[in-house]
Amino acid sequence: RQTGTVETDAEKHDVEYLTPISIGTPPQDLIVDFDTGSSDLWVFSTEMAAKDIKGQAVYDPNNSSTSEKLQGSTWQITYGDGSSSSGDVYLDTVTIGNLTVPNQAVEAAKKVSDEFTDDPNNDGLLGLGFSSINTVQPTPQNTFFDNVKKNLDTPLFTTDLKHGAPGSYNFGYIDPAAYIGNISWTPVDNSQGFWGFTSPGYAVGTETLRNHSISGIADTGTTLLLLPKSIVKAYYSEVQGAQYDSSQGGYVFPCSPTPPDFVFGVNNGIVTVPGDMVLYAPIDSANQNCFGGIQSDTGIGFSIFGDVALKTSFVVFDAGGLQLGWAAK
Ligand SMILES: CSC[C@H](NC(=O)[C@H](Cc1ccccc1)NC(=O)N1CCOCC1)C(=O)N[C@@H](CC1CCCCC1)[C@@H](O)C(=O)OC(C)C
Repeated sequence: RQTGTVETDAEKHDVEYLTPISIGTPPQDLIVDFDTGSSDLWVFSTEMAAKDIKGQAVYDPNNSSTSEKLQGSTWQITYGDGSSSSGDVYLDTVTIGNLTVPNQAVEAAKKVSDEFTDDPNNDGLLGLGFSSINTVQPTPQNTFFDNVKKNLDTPLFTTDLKHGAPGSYNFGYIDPAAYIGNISWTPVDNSQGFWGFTSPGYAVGTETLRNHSISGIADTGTTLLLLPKSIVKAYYSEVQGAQYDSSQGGYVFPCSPTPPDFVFGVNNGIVTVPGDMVLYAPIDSANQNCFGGIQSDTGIGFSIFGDVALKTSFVVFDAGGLQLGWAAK
């Protein structure tokens, strides 16, 4: 049985976390976004029009002696932010850290939306959601994690995303040195293919936890912490000068003083998002006003505990026990 670890790098303002993978023989190195909010492993490829590639590394199945076209299979995906991509499918060897899956479905892009073309550092996505929402037709394919988990000491992976510093994804083990205190466990609802859970409540600053169920997903592919409008309004009502700025598409507020912490419950534990993490990014060159790291989940249908929430914690995505574990670090 095996375990594995791979380092992930935060981009500016931690807008996304990018992680190296290798595909094919000889290995082709790409850097992709590990996304627990989706379940397709797709990459920029030599099958795309040259105009749609601006700096990204591409997968060339013809340059891999182990690639095998999955005849008749196609994929098409649209993400929450409206970005999209599509193409066809190869089986090939995929290696992450020291873990290798010989016949992983690698979805080669033929088309990508402008958001991907305009993101030069991101060569694709590696879905870590449940395989039930993989978009390959006619036969949905397994994620890397689903394929590798039988070889792991235990069928789980952990995230240790950091603010402006390299973090890590570990597979098959919980590193006791990576967190402090106890891990708070909560059951996962994977009926929609996501790592869904329900938080029992929240608090602003040092107040006591308010009972208010928040149903959402743990999503490494979403930058911010997206919560119900009522909670977002309650939070920003305690931030001096905060206001909803429609031109920015969210709440903005003066970058100082530091806003209050945001706390959410996980079973009988709590997770604290420090106020300085809610200061997501300045919106002006004078760094006077900042865009909030907590915004509304209106229109999505559930809340999203994205990178702003995840980077405060060490999180265990346990497929064996179908549970999420959150710990301070
Ligand atoms: C309401 S959900 C929005 C979410 N997207 C995001 O959170 C994007 C991620 C991104 C980063 C860098 C460059 C391009 C895009 N960030 C974003 O919308 N930001 C606007 C606000 O300021 C912070 C950055 C999203 O669509 N997440 C995708 C993965 C994502 C990865 C990066 C490329 C685009 C797709 C996925 O997790 C998803 O669809 O989740 C579903 C369940 C909502």
